[in-house]
Amino acid sequence: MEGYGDLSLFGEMSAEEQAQAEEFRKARQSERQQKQKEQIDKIGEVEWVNSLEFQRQRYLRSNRKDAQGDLNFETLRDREPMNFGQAFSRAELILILTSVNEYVLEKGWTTQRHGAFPTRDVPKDTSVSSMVFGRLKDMLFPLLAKHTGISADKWRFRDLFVIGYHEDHQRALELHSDGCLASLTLLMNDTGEFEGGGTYFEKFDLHIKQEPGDAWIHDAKLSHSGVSITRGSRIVMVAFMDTAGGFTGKHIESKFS
Ligand SMILES: O=C(O)CCC(=O)C(=O)O
Ligand SMILES: [Fe+2]
Repeated sequence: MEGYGDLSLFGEMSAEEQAQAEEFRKARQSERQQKQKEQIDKIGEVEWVNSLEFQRQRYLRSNRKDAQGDLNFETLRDREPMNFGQAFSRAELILILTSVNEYVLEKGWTTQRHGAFPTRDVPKDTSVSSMVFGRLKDMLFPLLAKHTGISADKWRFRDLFVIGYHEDHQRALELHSDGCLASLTLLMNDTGEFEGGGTYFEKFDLHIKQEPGDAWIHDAKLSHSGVSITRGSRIVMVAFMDTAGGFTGKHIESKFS
């Protein structure tokens, strides 16, 4: 399909199939517009623009060419991960790690929390959980709002856990995407305690090596992996964030805060 410009997007489809696909796309678009119009008629323009449904749709479509003109935010959708800055000081990281260690000594690491992609991790229901949740919520949700157009009060934690990669146990996490809207990766221990590691993003062929405490946020649907460590241990806090009523409607922060 070389030389057909945008049409090459349709891959191996025949001209007839391409026309059908285009027709289908237009029908879906007009159906969506019709539904939006009904919503606006029902609740009014201001309420519609503030609604979760509108904000989610706008964000999920914000990587599309036809959405660019409508956007007044720099979208995270389909874009390179962003460093949202330092979420925890060194002293706080030590406090959290101590609490995670206590938890692990008592209950051990879990290995089956994420079905298809088992990780060696602990849920964050430790003695510092409310500090962790409070800080992340106050810091990340307003920044997520800035980069997604979804208001801060609509965000929830779907999950939050700590992964312990270790040279003798789990060294890496294979390529996957996360089942939420946005994900946090935050290195907790010193970079001198391991070799290798970091997070790899396939789309950009980008290998990020975090500094302890920095909150790295990425579009959850980007394919990424935990790069293998070759020595020591790498301890990472991961949070899966989504809107209230997102894909499953489930969220967890009420258990902890
Ligand atoms: O180890 C990392 O940097 C990535 C972890 C991750 O992607 C996950 O737990 O879903
Ligand atoms: Fe992930």
